[in-house]
Amino acid sequence: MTSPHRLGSSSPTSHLSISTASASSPPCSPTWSSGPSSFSPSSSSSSSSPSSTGSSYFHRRRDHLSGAASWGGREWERRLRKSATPKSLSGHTVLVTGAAGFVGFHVSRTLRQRGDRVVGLDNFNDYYDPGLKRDRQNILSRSGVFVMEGDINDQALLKKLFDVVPFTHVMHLAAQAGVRYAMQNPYSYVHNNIAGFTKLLEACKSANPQPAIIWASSSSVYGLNSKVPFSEKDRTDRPASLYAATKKAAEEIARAYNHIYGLSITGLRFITVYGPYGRPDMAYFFFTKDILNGNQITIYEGPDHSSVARDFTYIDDIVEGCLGVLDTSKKSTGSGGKKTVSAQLRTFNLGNTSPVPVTKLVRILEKLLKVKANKKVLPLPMNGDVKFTHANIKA
Ligand SMILES: O=C(O)[C@H]1O[C@H](OP(=O)(O)OP(=O)(O)OC[C@H]2O[C@@H](n3ccc(=O)[nH]c3=O)[C@H](O)[C@@H]2O)[C@H](O)[C@@H](O)[C@@H]1O
Repeated sequence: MTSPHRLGSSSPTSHLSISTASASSPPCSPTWSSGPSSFSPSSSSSSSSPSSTGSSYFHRRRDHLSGAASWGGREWERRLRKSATPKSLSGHTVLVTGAAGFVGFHVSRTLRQRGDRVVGLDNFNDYYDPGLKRDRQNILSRSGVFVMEGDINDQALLKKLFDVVPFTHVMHLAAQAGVRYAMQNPYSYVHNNIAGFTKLLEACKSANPQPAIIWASSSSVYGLNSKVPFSEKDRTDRPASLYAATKKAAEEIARAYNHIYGLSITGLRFITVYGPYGRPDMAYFFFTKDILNGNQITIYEGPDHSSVARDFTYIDDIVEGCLGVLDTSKKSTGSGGKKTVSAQLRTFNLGNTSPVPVTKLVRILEKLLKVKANKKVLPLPMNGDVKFTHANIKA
């Protein structure tokens, strides 16, 4: 692809697209910390801590904590059926979880544009400003995609969805993202990335037809490995963060469901995805905000002042990878909760293969913003960050 927005040596112009608004949408207003160079999850989640008990570690959702159902009823079912109604008999019928999230939004929009039938599901939690998620939902709605409010942990909702719509594929992109936030709110990672994923697989295994599943793992599963570039065959048993551990656990859970129930499953190891409508918790996003506001930013460095680098991957490339994988997915082989023959099981890296030092990212931002950043250099936190990522995508 020849997007002008790419970062890294494969980029023709080596600059970032940092816009979060487009002509078709009002500008979003992400939540930023009042302090320098960081991101703070908004409102209720900021009260979360490792010592949280009860439900306080779940992000707030508009209806879920009050117990009121936010789905169901005739109008809901009408919109669901309409969103899944074929424009033509070809194409796929796809449930996209996390459809109001960064990657889910772009994947849903592209699927719909090319004629697939898409239904979105998102819990609209406030890990970052839900207003940005509503903006994405509104844009999808205008293109004919219904993004319903609901949670992958809601088993009754999942059962109902698969009863009403014969999904051919599930694109599972709902997750608790963010590497460093796992120190503050570990339970959210277990709740979403392990428990929620298992509930989704349970629903898929019982559905008739069983859908093929494509889901978002992470490059963080390579953890403390020093071999580069990362190959899908490399070991993934040394996670450096709880986030990575939950993604690794989910990969093994997927393997078990594939083996036992004949679910066709493909896991995608995304690498630091950036682009329009991106996540406000990511460094490129809050660095931009802090530089513009004159706040200090913190740049991490490795031992002996070595650079920390990421294989920053542009969203269009991720979307292309997701759709390619969807189109080559084979059908699940189970029925009535039992498998007949072995089903497809795949794992792919989705990266740019061209790592960029964070110091260079900051230089690019300074050039584009025409503002000198107020920088503080600190040692890379030993609480989960890794020094570099670099994908091998030859598989
Ligand atoms: O590739 C992945 O697996 C992961 O990529 C990102 O995680 P990360 O690469 O840590 O992305 P950022 O938080 O945007 O950090 C980018 C780089 O900036 C550095 N950084 C971050 C924050 C900061 O204040 N200073 C700083 O130098 C980090 O060490 C990192 O090298 C996503 O946030 C994860 O959800 C995803 O799974």
